[in-house]
Amino acid sequence: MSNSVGVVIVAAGRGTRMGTAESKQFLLLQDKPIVVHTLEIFQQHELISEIVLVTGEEDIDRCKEWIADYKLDKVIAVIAGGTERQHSVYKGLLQLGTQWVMVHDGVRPFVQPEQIETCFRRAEQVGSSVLAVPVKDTIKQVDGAGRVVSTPDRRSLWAIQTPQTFRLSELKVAYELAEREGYVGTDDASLAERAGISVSVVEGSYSNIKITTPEDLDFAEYTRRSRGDGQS
Ligand SMILES: Nc1ccn([C@@H]2O[C@H](COP(=O)(O)OP(=O)(O)OP(=O)(O)O)[C@@H](O)[C@H]2O)c(=O)n1
Ligand SMILES: C[C@](O)(CO)[C@H](O)COP(=O)(O)O
Repeated sequence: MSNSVGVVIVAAGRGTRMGTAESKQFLLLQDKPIVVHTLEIFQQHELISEIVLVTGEEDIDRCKEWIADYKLDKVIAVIAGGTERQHSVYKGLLQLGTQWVMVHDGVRPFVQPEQIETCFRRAEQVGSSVLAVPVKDTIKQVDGAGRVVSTPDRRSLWAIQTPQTFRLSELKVAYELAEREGYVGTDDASLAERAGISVSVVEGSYSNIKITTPEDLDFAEYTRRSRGDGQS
């Protein structure tokens, strides 16, 4: 238990922005489902002791088959998710018995082992951390009529990724607070922030994309091939 690290991989989304008949987390990247690529990265990481996979109820059986086929023996549970990402994460948290938790999107198959390590080490020092990259574009806040409201200073803007690392007990409290207050956030850190937890960013890489829209698949194929690890 001491400093043990569990991972919740969320893969229960519908992938509406991708628009494919098959959910994007199960699309093949070099003959292997995207979510399996993601699981393998954590399976092979020495810091990680337990993995929970959260997926669609109807996808549990095939996920269990892949877990057996690809020998992903750190996966302790495959469970059904909820309506929003947040609900899926919370269900996953309830399965873990570790001191720390990293929450990661099943559709981010390019996170690097060193980034997982750095993210965890920072959390160990300061309590919680998220991978992120400085934004490259100028960001504008725009109102419902399409008018620019403001241009925030780019130097303070980061695009937030996963994994996001927390003490498991603290993240559960943050999730329970959000549930009581009816707050739905798009990442785990936003719930932690509301619960008064200070979150640090750790600079990751622009290649740790979340596969979201069709053009991301081209980038994913290219990245997978150029890393020369297509055979694994
Ligand atoms: N109810 C949900 C919604 C999302 N996710 C997961 O959260 C991650 C990030 O979400 P996103 O990219 O938004 O995935 P989808 O919700 O599937 O996509 P979309 O919003 O386009 O429908 C994905 O791995 C997705 O499977 C989940 O486990 N449960
Ligand atoms: C958690 C996340 O991947 C951080 O960038 C992102 O917020 C998920 O958002 P989505 O709306 O579910 O894509």
